[in-house]
Amino acid sequence: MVKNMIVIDNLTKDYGSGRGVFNMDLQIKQGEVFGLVGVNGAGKTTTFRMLMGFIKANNGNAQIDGFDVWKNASTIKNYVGYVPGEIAFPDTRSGQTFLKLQLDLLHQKAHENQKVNDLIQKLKIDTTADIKRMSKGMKQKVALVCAFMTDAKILLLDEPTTGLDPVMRDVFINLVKDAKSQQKTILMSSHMFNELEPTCDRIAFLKRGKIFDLLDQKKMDNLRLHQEFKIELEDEKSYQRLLKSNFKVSGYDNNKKIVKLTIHEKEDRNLIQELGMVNVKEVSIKRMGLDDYFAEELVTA
Ligand SMILES: Nc1ncnc2c1ncn2[C@@H]1O[C@H](COP(=O)(O)OP(=O)(O)OP(=O)(O)O)[C@@H](O)[C@H]1O
Repeated sequence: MVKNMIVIDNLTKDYGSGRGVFNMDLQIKQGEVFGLVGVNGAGKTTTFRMLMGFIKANNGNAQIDGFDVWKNASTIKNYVGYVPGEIAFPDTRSGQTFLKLQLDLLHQKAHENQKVNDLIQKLKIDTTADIKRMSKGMKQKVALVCAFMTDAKILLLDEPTTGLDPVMRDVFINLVKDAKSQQKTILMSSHMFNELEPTCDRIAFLKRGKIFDLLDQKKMDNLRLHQEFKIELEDEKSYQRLLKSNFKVSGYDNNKKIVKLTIHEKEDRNLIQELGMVNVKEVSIKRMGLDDYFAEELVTA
């Protein structure tokens, strides 16, 4: 049986006025990539900070690979790769010096240097630059190297792609996939659905400090099998017929005679048949994604 690497049990940090994290329960298995989403202030960073042992929970507890995150905080830090939500580097001269310092601190073996160099190349970092003067994206890249360069079994990544350009986001996605193939366990938060979708096995939606919705593998697969058809009809009769059909109507526009239908792959044939019975002006098709799934929750959060 695959073991749980991260176990969160009734974890609570109450900052008052409904702010913080409340009664969080979660188990993340070895080799799993787990995503945390939520609007600003939902409690993502607070969760990471408790898991890193930076802040003490008011209630409940959490274990990483069997170690209590508060009582064994120093042990955990040695083998968890962590990217903080807000990066503040110490005043070292260059990125290179900083990364070397990190390697020394972690007592990493010589071969790890090769890994660091690979990461530096992949992420296109100029390590000679003064770390304090690096752009936001560059600092983020250095933080990613720190998290991914070690043999850490667990990666805690709090908004890891903040400030990265789209090309670098793709590089990041590949780093996560590589880490997963090495059986690393990853918990990451993000506002970017396009990086969660290809990487995460499960995703939790955090709302006012509570897990409001959990998208498991089955739901994720099901979502991927759905498409939204936006169909513009020629006449009122066709419009009314489609609107009253048995397909799931996800939107409509009376004036423009547009009907949006969310269709499972296996309904495609039936829809094509139905479209043969009405006068269609234009059809566009969009694959359903996490942004569609969470759209309503994001608006009402
Ligand atoms: N030290 C603190 N003292 C008081 N309130 C705090 C403290 N830290 C966080 N909070 C509050 O707790 C809530 C959760 O904050 P948190 O930083 O965890 O949110 P987040 O989901 O990471 O948000 P973002 O997406 O903006 O990074 C917010 O309302 C925040 O203002």
